[in-house]
Amino acid sequence: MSAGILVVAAQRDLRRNMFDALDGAGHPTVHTARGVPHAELLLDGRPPLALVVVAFDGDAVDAQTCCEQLRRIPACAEALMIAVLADGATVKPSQLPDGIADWLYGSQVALELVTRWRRARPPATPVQAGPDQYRFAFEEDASEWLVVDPQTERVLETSSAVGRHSQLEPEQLVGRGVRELLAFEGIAIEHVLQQADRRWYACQRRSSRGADTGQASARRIRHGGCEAIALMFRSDRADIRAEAALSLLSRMFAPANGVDTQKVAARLLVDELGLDYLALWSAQPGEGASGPNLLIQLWRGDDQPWPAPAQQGALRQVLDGKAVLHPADARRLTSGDPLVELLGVSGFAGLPLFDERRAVLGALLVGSRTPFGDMGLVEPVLRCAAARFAHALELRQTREQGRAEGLIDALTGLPNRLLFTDRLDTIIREAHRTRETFAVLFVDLDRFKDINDTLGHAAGDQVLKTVTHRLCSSVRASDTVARYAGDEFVVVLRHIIKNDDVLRVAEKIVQVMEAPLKIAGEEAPLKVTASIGVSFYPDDSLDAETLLKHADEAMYSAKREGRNNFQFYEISPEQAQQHDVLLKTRLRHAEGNGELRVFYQPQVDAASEDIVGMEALVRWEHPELGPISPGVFIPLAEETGLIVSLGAWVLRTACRQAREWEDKYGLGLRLGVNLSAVQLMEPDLLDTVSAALAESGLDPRLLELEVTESISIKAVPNLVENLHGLHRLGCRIAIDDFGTGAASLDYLRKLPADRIKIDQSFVRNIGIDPDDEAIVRATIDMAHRLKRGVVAEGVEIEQHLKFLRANHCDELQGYLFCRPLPHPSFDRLLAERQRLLAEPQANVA
Ligand SMILES: Nc1nc2c(ncn2[C@@H]2O[C@@H]3COP(=O)(O)O[C@H]4[C@@H](O)[C@H](n5cnc6c(=O)[nH]c(N)nc65)O[C@@H]4COP(=O)(O)O[C@H]3[C@H]2O)c(=O)[nH]1
Repeated sequence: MSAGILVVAAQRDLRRNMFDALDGAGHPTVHTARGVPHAELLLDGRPPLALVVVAFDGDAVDAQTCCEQLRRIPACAEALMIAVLADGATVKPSQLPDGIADWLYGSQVALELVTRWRRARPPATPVQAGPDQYRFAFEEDASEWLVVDPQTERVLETSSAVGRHSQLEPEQLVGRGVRELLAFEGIAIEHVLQQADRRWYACQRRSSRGADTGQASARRIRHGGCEAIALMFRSDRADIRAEAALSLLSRMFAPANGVDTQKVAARLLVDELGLDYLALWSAQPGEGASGPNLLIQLWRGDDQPWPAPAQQGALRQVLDGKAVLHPADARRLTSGDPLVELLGVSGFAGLPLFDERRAVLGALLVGSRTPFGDMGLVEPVLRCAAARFAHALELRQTREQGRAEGLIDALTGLPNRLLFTDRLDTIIREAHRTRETFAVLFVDLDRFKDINDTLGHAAGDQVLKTVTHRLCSSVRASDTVARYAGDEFVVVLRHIIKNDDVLRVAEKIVQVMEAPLKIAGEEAPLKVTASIGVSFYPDDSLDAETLLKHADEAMYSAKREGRNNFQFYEISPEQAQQHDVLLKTRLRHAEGNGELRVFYQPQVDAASEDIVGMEALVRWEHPELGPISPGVFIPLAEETGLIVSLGAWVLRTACRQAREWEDKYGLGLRLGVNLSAVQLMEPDLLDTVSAALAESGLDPRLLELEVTESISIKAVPNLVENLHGLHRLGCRIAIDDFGTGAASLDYLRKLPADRIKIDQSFVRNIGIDPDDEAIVRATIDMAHRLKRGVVAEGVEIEQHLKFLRANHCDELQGYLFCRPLPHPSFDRLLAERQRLLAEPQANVA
């Protein structure tokens, strides 16, 4: 039986991360709430929770108030509480309210939350278990636990980690006074034991090896049927190392940014692990030499006449592929290796650097005058570091080879045109297989020739190097940057979900380029700008050559637009016509070939965020062209009249699936289906809709037909009659894309609509354009006056949500909640909701 967990965070992304971390750890019952009132609703009548993870994004007073309010919810009263400091939080860790068992930063959630929870939760077994089982539970944990009798202050039990650190057997620790082992700072030990409030207090752990500073916290437990106190000690050393290890690894693995990253990584390793010696060897001889090549050597000590590599036994062993690990006493264990002798180190390790095929590329040797601390931590860090050095070494060797073969640009170190074209072909093959969308950016420096002519080639080279650095730091590690020619660069942005993603990167590149650039020997800084052209795979072309050609054309149109900007490729009217003719022919067969699908996007109640409906959105997956956007093929279907049969197919499919969900979940979800103007002109529209309803058995009141606002009453003569007819069938009507057409209040009055959907172009500008905000506000207000419901489309970020909620919008739809999903995924979403609702029973069971 497991008690539930509550996650509270106002920021959706953070809430999602917290949920994913705990859910991923296999906990079946994780509730998520935006704030205390939401938590109250969720937890009403639920049994006590095991854990509350609460994110703070304000000051100390906010945190205190939030904690107090949470504790007033019966299910949270006794729960273990962990704080997450969100971006923007001004509360400091030391100001956190009482009763917080542990805390971490928002950025640590994915990696650390579950570990912290496991570490902070009281050991479950000891409550009723006998001492032996108690010890067993402790054996599994690397943390240092002491169970103490609060009356005598004597140790009853310890975890094996305490024994390891104090170099005493756990049996030898039992019966000792706790003051012999722990010395608190600034608080009397009797207070700590009395309060047992799970707070962390500064403390020293004493052992025969001296004192180790850290923190300890106390909590009440039962031991052998009696009340006892469990004290947990966290060594600063271990703690700093754990924290440092994480940040160290993330910094070591950060993308290259022009500096000698190997050296930086090596120094980080030395500093953060407290090492005295580090050497990085390449197995390949250096120029004109034989034997391994020393790439980096760091030593905290006087310069030495270093022994030759051939004499270093440990190095030879590592280059033969064998790891050497001596946490302590290395001089004895390496049987007189001259290097270890010379260094006089106690902890020593050597790790081979392997390539993907397990061939040895080099060696990493490290040493420390004191024994290595917690090997459970040091060893994985060293192994990760070795993997990182191996990767860099492999890259370096490939580059050297590439340079020798003329594939790498010597000035910038980027792939040159030849290598890039080869890579682009590989990317296209992969994208075809995985149906990925990617973008090609052609980046051309504006007036670079002037710089070369006036300031000379050395200045020009410096500009190109800086531009390389700026480009590389504007994209992700998985993207590709190459030097195409002189002042032309190409960038491939992988895994694009929407064009906006590319837009942001292109904007960023334009901006970073503008930053003033200092040239050695020149007084005034230079301003270098770039013009960028963008083409997309597969929309603009399926082959590398054409994609580059289109990006290049778009780059020229950016130059024409006055430089220092970017343009997306747009096909010419003639090409567009040819393209459309081809697509129209293919579209004719799409339905028959089973290439159409219906996706569903949830619509949620703005207050509760619970699902209230879904919009059916058609998708066309062409076997060769890949996914084609409805924005492209719906207009073609309308032009050709194919929309009539396509629309009827969507209607039938969606009604059938909605009915299935209704039977399975009984949620009364509304189904929105788009009707195009062409369908509205069809004399037998009502028959088509009635047939879809009759065939599926869907309650007509659950079907809402979405009619775009841009349809004019004049252009669709029987529009109003048709809509009335649909109403008579029992269906509802929504006006889609509201605000984009020429609708007037009068128009709206004439249409028998039940709901208005605010177009996403307005929603997107919330927080950006006050005029659009005013339109959104007025639309909601007007709709409510006319007694119509309002749905906002394209809700993407928390700010949109806040604004729409504050302005009383009824329902919301957008990526913030969910992208359109295929039938099986939507089904899983509903099943998950069902499971969460059924939880009270599960908790009680
Ligand atoms: N940027 C952004 N976009 C969001 C967000 N949330 C939803 N969307 C997208 O916005 C569109 C909403 O549908 P629509 O306005 O009816 O606009 C639809 C609709 O006019 C038309 N369409 C789609 N399916 C059908 C259909 O079965 N019949 C007809 N006649 N038209 C359809 O194609 C249009 C485009 O459809 P989709 O590409 O599926 O695009 C969908 C949806 O994927 C968000 O947070 N951010």
